[in-house]
Amino acid sequence: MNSNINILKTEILSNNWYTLKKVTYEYRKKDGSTQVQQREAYDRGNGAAILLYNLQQKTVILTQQFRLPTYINGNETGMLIEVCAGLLDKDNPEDCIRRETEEETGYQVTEIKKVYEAYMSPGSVTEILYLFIAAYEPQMKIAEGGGVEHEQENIEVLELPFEKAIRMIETGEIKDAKTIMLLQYLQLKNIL
Ligand SMILES: Nc1nc2c(ncn2[C@@H]2O[C@H](COP(=O)(O)OP(=O)(O)O[C@H]3O[C@H](CO)[C@@H](O)[C@H](O)[C@@H]3O)[C@@H](O)[C@H]2O)c(=O)[nH]1
Ligand SMILES: [Mg+2]
Repeated sequence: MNSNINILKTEILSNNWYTLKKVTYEYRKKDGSTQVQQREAYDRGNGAAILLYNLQQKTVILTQQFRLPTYINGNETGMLIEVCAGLLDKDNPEDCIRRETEEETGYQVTEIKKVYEAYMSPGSVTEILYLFIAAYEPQMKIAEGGGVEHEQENIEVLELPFEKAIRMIETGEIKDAKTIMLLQYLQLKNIL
């Protein structure tokens, strides 16, 4: 709770796939005076993401898929390279990311480690993202991956040398924030 904020009204502007809210609230400034503010917030729940890495091969598993919002904002093909990720639904973050890892990459990982929690776009999107890493071995691949058919997911699984993935951040071939954060985490902690 924040005693300087008093929510006055919450309107639903759109409630189609996810929810867009308009919130009116009183904001008490440092000098004690108050002002009424309005802000919109897009609520699509929370999410989890994971970077799979292999210590012997020095490789990582990434995914590639069409992302409409990037397509309408300057990404010519709309294709985006990302770590495996998904929305939480009713799961806790760890169960969610295990399920997503299997669905999207086909790997069944054993130990996973949570490294960060991050608001990815705090001025407009409510989502908090739980970020994980996990070691993978070739024998952990139990399915094709690619995502869930009825959700119309068409996900390509990429296995890349870690050094190449790091270079792809520099060249702009990797432009997704959660992916950059997790690749740099491995680098920062000298894991690969
Ligand atoms: N029909 C329809 N389907 C949608 C819509 N929006 C999303 N979907 C579908 O809902 C599913 C969500 O898939 P997940 O794997 O659970 O989520 P994600 O989109 O990969 O989300 C991950 O990445 C996001 C972008 O970085 C993150 O914001 C999110 O937290 C998560 O990490 C996908 O099949 C997607 O196509 C929509 O407006 N209409
Ligand atoms: Mg996903």
